[in-house]
Amino acid sequence: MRVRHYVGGGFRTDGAPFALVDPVTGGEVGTAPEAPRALVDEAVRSARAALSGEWGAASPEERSAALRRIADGIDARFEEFVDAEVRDTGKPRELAATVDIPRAAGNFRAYADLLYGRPERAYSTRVPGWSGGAGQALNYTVRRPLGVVAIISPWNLPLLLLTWKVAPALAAGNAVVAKPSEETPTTATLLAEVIHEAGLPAGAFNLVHGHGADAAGAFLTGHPGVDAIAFTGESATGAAIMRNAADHVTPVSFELGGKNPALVFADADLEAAVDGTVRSSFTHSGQICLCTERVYVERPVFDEFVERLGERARKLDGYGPMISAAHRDKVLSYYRLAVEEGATVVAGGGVPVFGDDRDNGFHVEPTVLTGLPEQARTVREEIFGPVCHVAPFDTEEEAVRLANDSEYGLAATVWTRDLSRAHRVAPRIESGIVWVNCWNLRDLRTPFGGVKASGIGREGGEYSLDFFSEPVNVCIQI
Ligand SMILES: NC(=O)c1ccc[n+]([C@@H]2O[C@H](COP(=O)([O-])OP(=O)(O)OC[C@H]3O[C@@H](n4cnc5c(N)ncnc54)[C@H](O)[C@@H]3O)[C@@H](O)[C@H]2O)c1
Ligand SMILES: O=C/C=C/C=C(\O)C(=O)O
Repeated sequence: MRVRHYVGGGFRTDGAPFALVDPVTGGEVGTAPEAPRALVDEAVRSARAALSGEWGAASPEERSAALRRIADGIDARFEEFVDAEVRDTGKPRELAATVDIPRAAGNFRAYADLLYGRPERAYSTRVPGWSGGAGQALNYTVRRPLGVVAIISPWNLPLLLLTWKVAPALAAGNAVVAKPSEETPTTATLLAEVIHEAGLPAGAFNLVHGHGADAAGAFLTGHPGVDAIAFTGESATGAAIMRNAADHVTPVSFELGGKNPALVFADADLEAAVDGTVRSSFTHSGQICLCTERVYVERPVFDEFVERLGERARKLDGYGPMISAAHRDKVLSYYRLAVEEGATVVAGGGVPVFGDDRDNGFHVEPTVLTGLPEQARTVREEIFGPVCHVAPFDTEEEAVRLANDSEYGLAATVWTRDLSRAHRVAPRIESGIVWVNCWNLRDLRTPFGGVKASGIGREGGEYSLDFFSEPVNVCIQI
């Protein structure tokens, strides 16, 4: 599988190759080309040209049909996409086959459908005091695409998160220049092949590979020809992108980092809360932005919850590695820091020994910690690995205060059988998403995104279509 750029309808390999590493074994599995500035500039110009050509003239029906062809193309090459995603990320095959790749096709179908259900508003206007009925008018709103949209995506759910932005951007009639993570470029290349085969006009979708700072990512987000930026990644990266785009006042949509809390009340179904927290803390080895890293448990059930969660963490197997040696080292540095800060390690805290080639990979043990103060760095900073810290609380007020005591606010889970409590507590949690007695149960029409350092704006349904288009109000005097 050759990783290639896709610019102006053609596949390219401009730029120096950089190595791709299999996170499971640590072995080199290929290379990808590092897009030079000139290629990023060519991609932006190709996108601009597409807007004044066939793609800019396409009707919503034609755009919707194109999105459906892309979804069908992903389905047709399903196994190839799964193989590529597993090779790039090291995630369990079952996860790529049931989440990442089906959701990618689903993202395109969701926005193909949403294009039709999109009402536009009109107002019959009568402004008093205008002579001879001159104050009578019809006001209606239409939406125009933003233009050339830069999309920058992360390595944890590479195809899911890339297509979660590409689908609505194309649905709204924009032309796209996408830059996937340098860690996981392969499924993005396959997507470009599918889009090419689906017959989208040249320049409607462009793909450039490479690194972020001082490289393809920065060339793109600082480009004067870019009309909007949709980014998913670390909060610090979001700040760097904002600085880089500030001179052009480029609108941004940011899905950033998190330090997500779980609240477990004493009346909860404890087994369900343990099961749910095993999923929410250890799925994809904690490398999902929605993962739980802080767990607060009402004191009467605290000891039992900690014992059960620790036992489940110790028994976990078949989990994948961290995406890279650098990320593995970052997570292990937090395991050491936790002990230095006084944590009790209930489970994990180190590196597993498999006795096979995985020992050359980037695995870390699923880890459960307790005993730290709320001000500990381990409790405040995003780790983005298979680790959570569990602490007790005594009252509902205290639980909400603990959950909200973070610079982040992306997602939270609440475990309780008391529905009145669920409806009281959930809206008070400072995050964009609150799951009650479940985790990561997704309806693509709902608003998705974070508050505070976790993001700017929302994705999903109308929210994405609103970001990727400009409303124009037309007032016709009658
Ligand atoms: N909120 C969400 O929906 C969500 C989803 C997934 C991941 N994340 C967050 O993403 C992070 C993990 O992903 P990551 O390590 O790929 O994030 P990252 O910020 O390191 O990189 C994300 C993307 O940005 C690019 N990039 C990096 N520096 C850049 C710069 N200066 N200018 C332009 N582009 C730049 C990278 O090449 C990559 O494509 C975690 O913090 C996680 O919480 C958030
Ligand atoms: O790692 C973050 C996961 C984000 C998931 C979504 O954006 C989604 O489910 O739409």
